[in-house]
Amino acid sequence: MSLSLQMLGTGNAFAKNYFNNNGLLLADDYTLLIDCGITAPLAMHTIGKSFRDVNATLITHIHADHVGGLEELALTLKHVYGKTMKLHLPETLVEPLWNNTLKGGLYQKDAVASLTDIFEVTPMKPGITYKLAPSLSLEIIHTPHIPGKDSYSLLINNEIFYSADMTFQPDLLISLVRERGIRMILHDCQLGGSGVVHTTLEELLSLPEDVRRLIKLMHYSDEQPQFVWLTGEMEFIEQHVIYKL
Ligand SMILES: O=c1ccn([C@@H]2O[C@@H]3COP(=O)(O)O[C@H]3[C@H]2O)c(=O)[nH]1
Ligand SMILES: [Zn+2]
Ligand SMILES: [Zn+2]
Repeated sequence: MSLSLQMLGTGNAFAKNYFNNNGLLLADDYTLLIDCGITAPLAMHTIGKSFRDVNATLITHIHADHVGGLEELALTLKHVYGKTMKLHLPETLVEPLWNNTLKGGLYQKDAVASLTDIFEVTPMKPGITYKLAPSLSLEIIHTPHIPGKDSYSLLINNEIFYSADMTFQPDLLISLVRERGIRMILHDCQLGGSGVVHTTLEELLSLPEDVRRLIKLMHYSDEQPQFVWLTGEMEFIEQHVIYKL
């Protein structure tokens, strides 16, 4: 069994030197796209891949750096290749993703009037393990981000935590490591300022050593090069590099 991660981008919502924090999870011959932001179509083109190479897409929450590329993805697949993308998403996001984000671009009278008319939708619930492929299972965990906006982190194969955008949740991270035996944490990281809607580097550095050493940093700003030596045991993951998980 082989599990790898290739980030299409590792930047935050406003980064210009990095694409949006979206990832390709490669489980043997199965590919899951985790989030599809504004820059995802260009990032796929840059690494020489097509959305046709993706078996399914999963959405963590509704911000443009995580869903802004879905209109192009759906229209290209449908009108150029005659295909439909499988879309896995938390059940609470199905209605707002259509009504608040995609309807404007994708609605077509008598043809496309809902998310299920243009995607093959699987609504997900927290606490349930979904088998997406022989070597890939996923659980979603509701994690705080913006008041009133649902956001969900991921537990991959019951051993890797992939954070959505989230505020600092030390108790969750510690219990994932010490009680659930998680062996890797991929975490969003705000490099400066206070963590109003994201987790800051300073907060992650305050975690105990046994948790810190499992953390890889993503969703960072263009200031990242100035912070390379300031992250302790935690390393930045880089976009487009394929990491064996
Ligand atoms: O109360 C708020 C709401 C939003 N924002 C910014 O908007 C961005 C939206 O995408 P993001 O979730 O990756 O990051 C968010 C932040 O950079 C913020 O700083 N404070
Ligand atoms: Zn984001
Ligand atoms: Zn966000």
